[in-house]
Amino acid sequence: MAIENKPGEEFDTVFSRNDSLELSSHHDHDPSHARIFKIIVIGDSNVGKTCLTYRFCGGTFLKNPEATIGVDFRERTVELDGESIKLQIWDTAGQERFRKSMVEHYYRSVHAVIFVYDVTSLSSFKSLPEWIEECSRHSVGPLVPRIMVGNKCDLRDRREVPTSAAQCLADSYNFPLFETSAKDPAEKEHVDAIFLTLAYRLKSHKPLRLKQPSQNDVRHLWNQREQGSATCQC
Ligand SMILES: Nc1nc2c(ncn2[C@@H]2O[C@H](COP(=O)(O)OP(=O)(O)OP(=O)(O)O)[C@@H](O)[C@H]2O)c(=O)[nH]1
Ligand SMILES: [Mg+2]
Repeated sequence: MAIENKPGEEFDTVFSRNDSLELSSHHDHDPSHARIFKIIVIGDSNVGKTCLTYRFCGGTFLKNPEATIGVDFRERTVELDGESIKLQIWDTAGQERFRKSMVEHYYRSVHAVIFVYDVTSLSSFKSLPEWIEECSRHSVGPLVPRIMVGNKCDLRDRREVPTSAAQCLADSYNFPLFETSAKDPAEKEHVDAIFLTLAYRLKSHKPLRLKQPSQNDVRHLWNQREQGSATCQC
């Protein structure tokens, strides 16, 4: 389900227009305690943003995706060093007409950015500097991790973007480069690695939502409150 989302509702819901995405239980480890990070996936239309995010969150290749309108949300909770981290992934629209009203929302409070191009489309690769520029224009700070991903590596005979050129561009921005395929099942773990690389980088960052306080924390806060009211002279 694609949406022109209602501000405020956006953080608690998983939407998917083309599919009936259900997150399998092994992806969820006590989500109530998970820190949440917002990751946006950006790039030209048709490069495979929806398929990549679906592969990571749903575990399979999404057949016959439709062009994303506005944004589709997906999420997956991962366990890193014993901590649950919820990755909230914004699968953005590549087509200008489907994204223009949403651009401000994409970049607001973003924790990490994935720039995707299609290795069989030189034009999608040449668009990357524009996407990177758009991101910077929206005040995304230099400390927000960014990754470049070349998708559709399974189409070996149709490759138009050599790895060397992609590596050169990635180096010029100091971004890590991944080449992968959302379609090839053998690449499933590699797709995971893209998102997990970001998750590890984000782990040391500020969370969007803090952990629920424990009973001890609550008792402590309550005692402080009681003491405060006992000494209050007003
Ligand atoms: N061969 C191959 N095809 C892919 C791969 N990933 C996506 N596709 C195909 O590429 C087309 C576009 O995929 P999407 O995921 O919808 O592309 P998108 O970037 O989300 O496009 P917008 O929503 O319009 O921005 C579809 O026909 C997919 O089946 C891949 O890794 N390999
Ligand atoms: Mg899409």
